[in-house]
Amino acid sequence: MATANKVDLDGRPIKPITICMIGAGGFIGSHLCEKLLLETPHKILALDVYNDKIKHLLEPDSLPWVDRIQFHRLNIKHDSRLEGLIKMADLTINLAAICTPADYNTRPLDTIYSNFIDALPVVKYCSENNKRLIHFSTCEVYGKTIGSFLPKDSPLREDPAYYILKEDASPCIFGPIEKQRWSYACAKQLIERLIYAEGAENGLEFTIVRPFNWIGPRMDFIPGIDGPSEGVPRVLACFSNALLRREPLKLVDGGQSQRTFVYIKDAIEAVLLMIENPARANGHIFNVGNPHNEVTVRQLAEMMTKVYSQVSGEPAPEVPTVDVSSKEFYGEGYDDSDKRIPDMTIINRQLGWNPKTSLWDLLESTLTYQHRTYAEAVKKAIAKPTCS
Ligand SMILES: NC(=O)c1ccc[n+]([C@@H]2O[C@H](COP(=O)([O-])OP(=O)(O)OC[C@H]3O[C@@H](n4cnc5c(N)ncnc54)[C@H](O)[C@@H]3O)[C@@H](O)[C@H]2O)c1
Ligand SMILES: O=c1ccn([C@@H]2O[C@H](COP(=O)(O)OP(=O)(O)O[C@H]3OC[C@@H](O)[C@H](O)[C@H]3O)[C@@H](O)[C@H]2O)c(=O)[nH]1
Repeated sequence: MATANKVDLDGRPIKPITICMIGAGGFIGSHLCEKLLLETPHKILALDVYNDKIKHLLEPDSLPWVDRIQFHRLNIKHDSRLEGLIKMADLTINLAAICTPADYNTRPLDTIYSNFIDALPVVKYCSENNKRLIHFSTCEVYGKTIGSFLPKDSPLREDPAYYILKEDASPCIFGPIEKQRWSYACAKQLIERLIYAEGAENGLEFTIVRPFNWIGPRMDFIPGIDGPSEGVPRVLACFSNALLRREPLKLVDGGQSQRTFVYIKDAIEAVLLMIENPARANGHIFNVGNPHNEVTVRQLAEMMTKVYSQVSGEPAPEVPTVDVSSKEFYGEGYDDSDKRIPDMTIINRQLGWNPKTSLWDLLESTLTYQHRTYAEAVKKAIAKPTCS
């Protein structure tokens, strides 16, 4: 429930505001809506093409927050209601994007349009109407680390200066144009630059968020259950799908890439601090991740296999993983970020935020959710005879 007399980080009372949340029906949006409705007095204009992940917040009409959330089914590519909704709100949060790597090299045009062109009117309407904007970018804007270009045995690879990713210092290093994987990162980088320029030239009040692999319940879909059978979601859902079906987890190019994973509920705390502390968040770009939760993709597969076995009570499969080439898995033009450790100096200094949840604990709660939500449906789908 909304807490009365809540104050911001500087001791000032927090006034209830109206938030226009674009992409509210997605993974991050659904958690942000939940947090805002359960713990704050703010109102939400929730915009998306889909609302399955927030249905529990919209129905029935008897829910205590019924007058604090309004869902508008619309596609921001072509809907004249967008400007009016931004004008009705104090703050716009833009989460809408194509953001699954399987699309970047196979649907590069849709990826570029979604992450750059479709975001342009949102930035323009915020700037013209003096509305604050929190825009979701990505850790992918850093691309590859400087260290990845050093010889394999170089001692400099151990030096954090060559791999820690800092908002105000690290370069953005992408591969060649034919590696279309980078279409997403490049589009996100250009929209960041445009927002920054709107701030510098026209006084737009903005905050840019760079999520570092946020994971948790409701992320993406399980192919053939609540998404297309041939669809390729992000790694958490790919590995969950394999575990549910008792199939080997596929390791792309040996699973050597490294990632840091942060629990969605920790990350949402950071977003709430940005919403409620505009004076500390405006004009900043924030890394939001957990530098302590680093693993290779292979280690992630091993850990998820152990945790899932514990959660489901089923023994781990005899062949837990299988190697697959990136060309086979993603197709032509795939490339990868080698390592992603966020520097936390700016978010610590401005908002005092730190992630709390270990990788094991976040996998335990997430895989408990996956098992509860999908195990029966997957069993039924496997048992169904396939048409010849
Ligand atoms: N989850 C992460 O770890 C992560 C990492 C880096 C960046 N991000 C960024 O955060 C944002 C949200 O990510 P997510 O993980 O919640 O993804 P998601 O795909 O679950 O959510 C995106 C939502 O936007 C909606 N959307 C897309 N295009 C739209 C349009 N034209 N009109 C209306 N709605 C539209 C989709 O229907 C979807 O519900 C994205 O911008 C993504 O690039 C996420
Ligand atoms: O089944 C799989 C799926 C993925 N992988 C690997 O696992 C790693 C992580 O893959 P994800 O699908 O989660 O996506 P990435 O971490 O590469 O990018 C993501 O991070 C930042 C966000 O902007 C996006 O949500 C997405 O681009 C990659 O190295 C990928 O090749 C596998 O080895 N097997």
